[in-house]
Amino acid sequence: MSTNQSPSGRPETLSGNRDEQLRQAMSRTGLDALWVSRPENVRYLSGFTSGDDAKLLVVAAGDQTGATLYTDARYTVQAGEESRFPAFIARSPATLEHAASSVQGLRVGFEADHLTVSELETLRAHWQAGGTPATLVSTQGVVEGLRLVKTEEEVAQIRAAQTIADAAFAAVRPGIMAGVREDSVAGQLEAFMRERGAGSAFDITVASGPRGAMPHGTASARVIGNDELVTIDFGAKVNGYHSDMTRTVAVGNPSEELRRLYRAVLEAEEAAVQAIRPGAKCSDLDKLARDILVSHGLGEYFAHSLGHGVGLAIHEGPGLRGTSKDVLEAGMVVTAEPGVYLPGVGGVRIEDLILVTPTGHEVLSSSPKEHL
Ligand SMILES: CSCC[C@H](N)C(=O)N1CCC[C@H]1C(=O)O
Repeated sequence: MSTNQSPSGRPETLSGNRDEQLRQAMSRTGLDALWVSRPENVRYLSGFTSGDDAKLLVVAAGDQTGATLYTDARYTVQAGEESRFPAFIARSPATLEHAASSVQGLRVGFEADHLTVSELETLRAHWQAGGTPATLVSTQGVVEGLRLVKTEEEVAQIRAAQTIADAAFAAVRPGIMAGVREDSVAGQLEAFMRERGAGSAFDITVASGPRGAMPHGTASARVIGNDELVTIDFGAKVNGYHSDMTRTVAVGNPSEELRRLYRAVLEAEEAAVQAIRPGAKCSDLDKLARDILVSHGLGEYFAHSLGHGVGLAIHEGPGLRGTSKDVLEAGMVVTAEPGVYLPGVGGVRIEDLILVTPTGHEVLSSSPKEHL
């Protein structure tokens, strides 16, 4: 085990806007320290890009304030290059033994949604056994709350990802026709994005014909037929930041029933996008889109929420759903993606990626929508 020295020019201790916001969030939650185990949160706070194999201990009170990245020897060089904080290179339980001295007597938060029961038991065994035990506090959303509003740099990454996704769609759309396999379409989109330095944000949905009734219809070997709708949901990933967009396209001349579904979803989607602005309640936005689909007799087929925030995770806050308490703020990046799914018939989803601006919104996705 070893400790990386922080390269000169990079702060070893908590400083700067993001760190100050974290300090305030921890203080509001009554925490002296936070054990960060969600990969995206480790990355967000430290800059280390392999958060799956790392933890971060942030100490904001007591005489040892600062942060330490814990990762193993596979990442010694990478941690030195990427992390804003010094890295302690070891594996558990040596990492926990090292951290134990920093957390004595402190109230230490752990991320309840990103720690297994056995990991919690291990924390207890190492930090609560000695003479000055730490108090372990279950937390939710401490760092996620900071990630809701994006910085200009984060928006630039998401924008870059969406630009690549739009270019991919433009390149691949002419080849979406009867006789082509769904997984061929997905493969072409992915290859295009990789060629431009981006990853695929998630398993690409290409759902044709009756498979359109599956909201997460990952591309299959099915051959696209004539007079079908095809739903394509995909995104690019640039420096950890995602984009997300769905288009439903017509191959040949789909039936009037399918066209009616399409027009209803388009109406709901456009209305929701237009209503996106700072101060808008996410639950109201969901209701706006849902009410339109209800008015077309399609409410029961809208099987999910209107949308979600997008950033280092493909699904993050704010949640655009009926039960959400979230209110939009400038700097949030969200999706609006109503859809209807009729088993045995097919489905339609249309999704844009939207930046909330101080005066309203900017639609980041620019791929054209069909008018059926
Ligand atoms: C597995 S990532 C899915 C991305 C997609 N755009 C999306 O967020 N959804 C598709 C169906 C509804 C919504 C979801 O909640 O997953």
